[in-house]
Amino acid sequence: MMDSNNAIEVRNVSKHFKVYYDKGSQLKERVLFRKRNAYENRVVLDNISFSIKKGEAVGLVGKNGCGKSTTLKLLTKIIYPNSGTIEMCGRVSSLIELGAGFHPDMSGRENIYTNAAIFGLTKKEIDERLNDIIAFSELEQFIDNPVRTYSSGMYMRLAFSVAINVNADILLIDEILAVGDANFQAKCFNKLREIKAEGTTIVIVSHSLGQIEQICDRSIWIKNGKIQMEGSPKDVHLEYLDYMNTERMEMAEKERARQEAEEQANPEKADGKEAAKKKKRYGSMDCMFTKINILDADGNPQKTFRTGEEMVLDLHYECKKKVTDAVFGFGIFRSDGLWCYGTNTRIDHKDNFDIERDGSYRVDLKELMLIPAEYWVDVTIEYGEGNPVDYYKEALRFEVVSKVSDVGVLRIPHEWTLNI
Ligand SMILES: Nc1ncnc2c1ncn2[C@@H]1O[C@H](COP(=O)(O)OP(=O)(O)OP(=O)(O)O)[C@@H](O)[C@H]1O
Repeated sequence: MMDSNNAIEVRNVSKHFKVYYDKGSQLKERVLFRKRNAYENRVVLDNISFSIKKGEAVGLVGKNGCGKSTTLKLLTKIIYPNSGTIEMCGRVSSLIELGAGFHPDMSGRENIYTNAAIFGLTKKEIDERLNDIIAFSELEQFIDNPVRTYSSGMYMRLAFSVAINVNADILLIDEILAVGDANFQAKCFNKLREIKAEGTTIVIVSHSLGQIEQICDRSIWIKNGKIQMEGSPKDVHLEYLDYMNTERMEMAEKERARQEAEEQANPEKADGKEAAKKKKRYGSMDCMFTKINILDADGNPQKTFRTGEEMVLDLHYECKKKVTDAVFGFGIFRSDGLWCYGTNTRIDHKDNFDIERDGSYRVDLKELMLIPAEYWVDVTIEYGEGNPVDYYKEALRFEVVSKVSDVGVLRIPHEWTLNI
């Protein structure tokens, strides 16, 4: 039994698709490469459950291919789950596949009739709304032309106008607001707010988190076929962005490692790049960095930090020739080149020292108060008054993420006192 406050109840729904490998087009290929007839059973939704209250607006977020559109298609009953149940209460209108119900040879006007009829409107009801639909679409001049002559933006206008004028109780929208020009987008946006205020339940799939934040009461983040998190859009989106940032960093790291391996395997090809790299590293090289790392507070290599977390630079070097009056240093630069911080052992009044053998130094940044961005670290060994021994520019990279959306360079600890 459905809870009478709910418009949608999704219980233990799983959906998988058979994905066939390339079968080959010729009989010979099919016989020779039998294995190609094999398929993979791709689990897209893995036993998910959620409910949406009447009048609630919910956004579905997640990375490409995570199953957002599949969820909407299940709600529209274009496809069915392999297991689990979906219950909906009320008339459903959807904007899922742009103008999926349109016939290309029929005029805009004729398509309004057939499309609205699919949504369950009678001819009389459509007659009453026709003018509103046409007016909203701003397609008066073209309404009697076949829709195959429409641009994709015009198609979208017509589809949107029909979908929002059928008095649905539940409106399902897939990434539709991304289409159309800025003015029409703004108009659709306002219309959605109006529809929401009238009590329509709305489910939106969008990569535009800002749009979801403006319209929705709740976001559901789908990851690896499961609901990873649901809650207020801002909270969910910060966690989601955090995860996407970390994943992006890891992928960039992997790519760098792959490039390095390729350069080692093809030294000639790497020569040009090596020359470019050398420019980033200069000095007498009497003493050289060998192993350099960024660690977290537990001593594990880490590339992503939250504002205020502890970050450790762990720098090892080998000594080829004695360096007298040595100075160790580091600088932190934002990826757009802004110098955020720099210091060295001299500025910090450490006693003078010489380097005579291999060694290491660590810099423990107890509270990294940088605000979210990508950063580079220069690490340096110098002697005397700034003579480079191994000046290693952009030697390390890290990213800062945060749940707070303050702006600038640093988070300056502060407190508010309001006397109001
Ligand atoms: N009919 C189908 N047959 C086989 N696989 C499918 C089918 N429909 C979807 N899939 C697969 O299911 C997964 C989820 O697709 P879906 O379109 O729901 O993702 P999405 O979250 O909407 O992604 P995007 O953000 O890119 O729009 C994808 O891996 C897709 O390839």
